Amino acid sequence: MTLPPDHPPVRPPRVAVLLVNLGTPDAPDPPSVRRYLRQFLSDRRVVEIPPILWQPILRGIILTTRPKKSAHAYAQVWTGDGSPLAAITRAQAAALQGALGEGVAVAYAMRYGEPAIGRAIDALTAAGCRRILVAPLYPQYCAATTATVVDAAADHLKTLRWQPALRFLPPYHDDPAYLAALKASVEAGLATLDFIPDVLLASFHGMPERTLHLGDPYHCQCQKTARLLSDMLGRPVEVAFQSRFGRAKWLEPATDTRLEALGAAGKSVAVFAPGFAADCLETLEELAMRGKEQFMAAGGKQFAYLPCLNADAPGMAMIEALVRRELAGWI
Ligand SMILES: C=CC1=C(C)c2cc3[nH]c(cc4nc(cc5[nH]c(cc1n2)c(C)c5CCC(=O)O)C(CCC(=O)O)=C4C)c(C)c3C=C
Ligand SMILES: [Fe+2]
Ligand SMILES: [Fe+2]
Repeated sequence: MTLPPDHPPVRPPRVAVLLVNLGTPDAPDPPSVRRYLRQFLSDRRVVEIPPILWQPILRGIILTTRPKKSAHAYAQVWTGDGSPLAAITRAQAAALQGALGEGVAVAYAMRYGEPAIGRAIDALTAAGCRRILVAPLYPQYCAATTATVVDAAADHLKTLRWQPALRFLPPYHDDPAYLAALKASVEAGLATLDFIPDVLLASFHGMPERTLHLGDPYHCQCQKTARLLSDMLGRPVEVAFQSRFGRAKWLEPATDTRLEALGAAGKSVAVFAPGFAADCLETLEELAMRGKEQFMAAGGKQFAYLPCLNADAPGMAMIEALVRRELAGWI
């Protein structure tokens, strides 16, 4: 049956994209950091120790000592727009909205802290969106990151009578759009330097080593990203894992250990963090500030930190391409 010529266009149910990143404190002060860490480190996918053992350690030791130290670190990278992770994620959502146009609503959420995933889903459904593509901005799949986003969205759906349809952006560690964005971004970063680094070091967030033996593909996906990127750049890319936490053995080599060794060997280095969609505490403070200090103190020649994809053109072209592909059939 065809509609009469004067019939208004029948629009498909409104479609939305929800960009999700890890989350960050509301302010660089110990109470805000404590609130954020309590939620983050209570997630059983992040710390896989039975709660009966872990919660007393978390509440009795970690949350009484770490917030002060971390708040000091956050204060060093805080911007006029708030935490860099929040400001950049907001900018990514605004840029994606501009690229996709009116037909698709774009929002962002944080897995820990605000805006929470459940609240963002509610806001989108209230605006009439019945189809939502949830896009965890983690190129490499990890149960501690990607899977917890899916958990949170699914937990929220359990509370709804009228559920929207959800899709999830798959990990994109070997996607040509991601590799092309990394190549463009690294080459642009290197072009701004007044030296050619001896070593190009890709620093990924670390994980306990046992997660690799339990079958988490994270380690392998990090290695694959670096290998494919190295082929495209035509030069070696070294891999290291940063941000060790706790006493268990974490993935190796550790970024800080490698930086010290490279410094002691008198090398020059350019460090970048391909696993982070946005610059944040772990890149700006841990790599660009502390990493540089360690490297130079050990005797290193020259150090550069190359920014993440952020809301710059190569990264936004990648996000748009990945999202458009997943929206096929919806728009
Ligand atoms: C057991 C502890 C942790 C695991 C496992 C972990 C995995 C993991 N984290 C990211 C990305 C980010 N982590 C960030 C901060 C951060 N991470 C941990 C601990 C674990 N992360 C802590 C305690 C913190 C807070 C800061 C601190 O106190 O040191 C951030 C930055 C957030 C920000 O506000 O800027 C990101 C991003 C990944 C990708 C990952 C596993 C692959
Ligand atoms: Fe982390
Ligand atoms: Fe850190």
